[in-house]
Amino acid sequence: MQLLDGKYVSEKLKGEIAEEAAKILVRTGRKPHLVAVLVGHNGGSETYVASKMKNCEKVGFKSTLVRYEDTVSEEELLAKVSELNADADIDGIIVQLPLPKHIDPEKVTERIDHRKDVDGFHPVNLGRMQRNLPSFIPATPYGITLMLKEYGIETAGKHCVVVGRSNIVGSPMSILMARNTTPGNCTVTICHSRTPDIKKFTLDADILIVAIGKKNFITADMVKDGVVVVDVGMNRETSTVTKSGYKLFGDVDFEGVSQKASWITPVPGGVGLMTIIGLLKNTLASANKDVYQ
Ligand SMILES: Nc1nc(=O)c2c([nH]1)NC[C@@H]1CN(c3ccc(C(=O)N[C@@H](CCC(=O)O)C(=O)O)cc3)C=[N+]21
Repeated sequence: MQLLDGKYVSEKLKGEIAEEAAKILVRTGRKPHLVAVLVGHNGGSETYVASKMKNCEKVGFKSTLVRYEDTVSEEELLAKVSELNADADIDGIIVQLPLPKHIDPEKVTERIDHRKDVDGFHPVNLGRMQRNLPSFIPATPYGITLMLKEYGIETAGKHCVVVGRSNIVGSPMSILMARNTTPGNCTVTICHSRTPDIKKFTLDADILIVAIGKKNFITADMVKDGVVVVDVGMNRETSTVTKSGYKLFGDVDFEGVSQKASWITPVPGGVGLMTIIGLLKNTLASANKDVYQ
């Protein structure tokens, strides 16, 4: 088994991103600028946003955090997004999900100008991605493709099984793996909560991408020898041992599955770190006007 090492790849790509950001600063006199909007207090979201902000600073981007209490109205939040859309000094906008129940995430996602939608969640970006046109690619799937590319993982002609059909991971990931791109050109199967016998499909996977949100969902008996495993799971359990007060688990039983896999991502230290890279690359592309205009 060889590790798909998110720490190694993300540090390397951050170096490249920092060089590009420095060029933009010389050419335009300004840094790429990401604005993150965070609503409410949710331990997970707060740490992830903090990590995004910290990494922006590391690569020479400007970052701004806009915070609201979870009592903020949908109207006020939408008005803020419109204001950020109109601000010429802002290249990228993300509104951290999940949002409180009284706010419709679809409305917020569609309000973000698709030219600043560095999460790649806007229908315009999803549609353009599916048609292989320039677009912002959702950060986690984008990060996974960068990781596969970095390690030279062959994908053309392979059977890729995606477990999970969420808007932010499973669904866009399946599109990317089926596209005529590198990585891509896979035969893709999507499994989800209504798939009767998931094992039947996972056993045939050459590449297995798991984003279902259940600890130890994939066990060694469900995969074949030589499989490439990408674990998108982020399952938190409180822990008294770690200094953060929690421990992170993926969706894959790493101990067992790594015995059979040719390549596998660890959690933490895998896909999560690559998600940040996807976001930084999209923000850079926006500042560079690589995707739109
Ligand atoms: N609009 C929006 N965009 C997102 O991109 C978005 C979101 N909402 N909501 C929540 C998810 C989750 N997410 C992660 C980001 C970084 C790590 C990350 O850095 N993980 C590290 C450290 C994890 C830790 O120790 O807690 C790792 O896996 O090694 C994980 C998960 C972005 N998300």
